[in-house]
Amino acid sequence: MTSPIFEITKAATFDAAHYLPDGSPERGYTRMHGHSFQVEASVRGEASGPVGWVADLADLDQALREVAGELDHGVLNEKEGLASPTLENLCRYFAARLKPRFPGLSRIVVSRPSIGERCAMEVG
Ligand SMILES: Nc1nc2c(c(=O)[nH]1)N=C([C@H](O)[C@H](O)COP(=O)(O)OP(=O)(O)OP(=O)(O)O)CN2
Ligand SMILES: [Zn+2]
Repeated sequence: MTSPIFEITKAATFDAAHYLPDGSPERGYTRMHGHSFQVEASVRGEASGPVGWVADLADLDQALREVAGELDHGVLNEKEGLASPTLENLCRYFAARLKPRFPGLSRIVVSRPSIGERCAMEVG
């Protein structure tokens, strides 16, 4: 039997302000405002090594918290690559920072649970 492929996921949260400079002024997108965010990072692979895991979730947790911590209680627009801080671009931001550390990174999900919004990005 071929070795099964697993997908492990870790979540973190952060709160930040943003505005969408090219968004709809009528909908308030161009005004500075804030959200609470959740980010989930998933890593796919075989369970291997003496312990039998894809990767240590503690390592994924530490890396995810580091990146989320850079954004927490800040203005997203000030970060490189987030001049237009949509959920989509936040997914790209996390993927770019985590892929070098976790080659098996398979998915990033960034959501705003309080308003029922979620964006998933499949990482190649
Ligand atoms: N595809 C996307 N569409 C929108 C995004 C996005 O990231 N990707 N982002 C926004 C704005 O950030 C907007 O502030 C999102 O919040 P919204 O849906 O407007 O809800 P509110 O925070 O304003 O809360 P309400 O109670 O609904 O007013 C828009 N679109
Ligand atoms: Zn917003």
